[in-house]
Amino acid sequence: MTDSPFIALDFPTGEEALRFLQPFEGKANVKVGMELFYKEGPAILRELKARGYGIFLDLKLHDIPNTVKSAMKILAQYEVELVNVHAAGGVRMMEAALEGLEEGTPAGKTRPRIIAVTQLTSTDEASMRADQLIEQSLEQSVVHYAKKAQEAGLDGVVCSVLEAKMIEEACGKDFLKVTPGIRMASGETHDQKRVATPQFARENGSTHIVVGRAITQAADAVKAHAEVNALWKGQ
Ligand SMILES: O=C(O)c1cc(=O)[nH]c(=O)n1[C@@H]1O[C@H](COP(=O)(O)O)[C@@H](O)[C@H]1O
Repeated sequence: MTDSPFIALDFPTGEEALRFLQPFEGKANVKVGMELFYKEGPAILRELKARGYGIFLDLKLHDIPNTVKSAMKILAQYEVELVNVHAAGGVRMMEAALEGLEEGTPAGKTRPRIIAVTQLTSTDEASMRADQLIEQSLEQSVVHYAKKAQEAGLDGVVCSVLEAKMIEEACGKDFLKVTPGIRMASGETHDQKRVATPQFARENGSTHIVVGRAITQAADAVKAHAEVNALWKGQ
């Protein structure tokens, strides 16, 4: 898979996000998360679409099936490429999310793809055990969630690069493995625990990468994006 990285637009306002994006001239994939969406609402999605960006709407839904279904029905109207839920919400919740998305997608339009967050990349095995009382290994937990997401009919998962190969073995090549926690070899890890470089992501079965601070906080974001993209695509 050679889609260019999703740049995580973790900015407090739409104005800042659009200013940051100006030099990209519509030629990038972006991720809109809670911060930007809660501030600007659907207007920011319309603006980004109009400028030509591919959008991953990352709101990580996690609630009872009925609520998630109704919310997904609304999100489907925004015609983004990708949306997500938390796999911890369970198979029935994930099925309901998919139903909502299918019902809400306007006639003649393509349904956004839907993926489930397995274990957040800010979680390591020790914190998973302490916080969630899971006795299996972190890899077992991630692969388990991936199988549940597949059982529910979802298109893939969010995981770290470190588990992408195992998920490929369990769920197949076409099942999406969208991997955040991407850092350049010398980069700071910040609050992330399971990190990897773009080239490792390419070699280890990721289908898409999500990159925030390594690009958004770089002195030259366009150059940083080009470097990440080249390593990701093996150029
Ligand atoms: O669903 C996500 O996008 C996500 C899942 C996950 O497990 N870890 C994770 O970091 N993310 C998102 O990916 C982005 C990573 O940002 P950076 O750490 O700055 O590259 C953030 O916007 C997170 O919200």
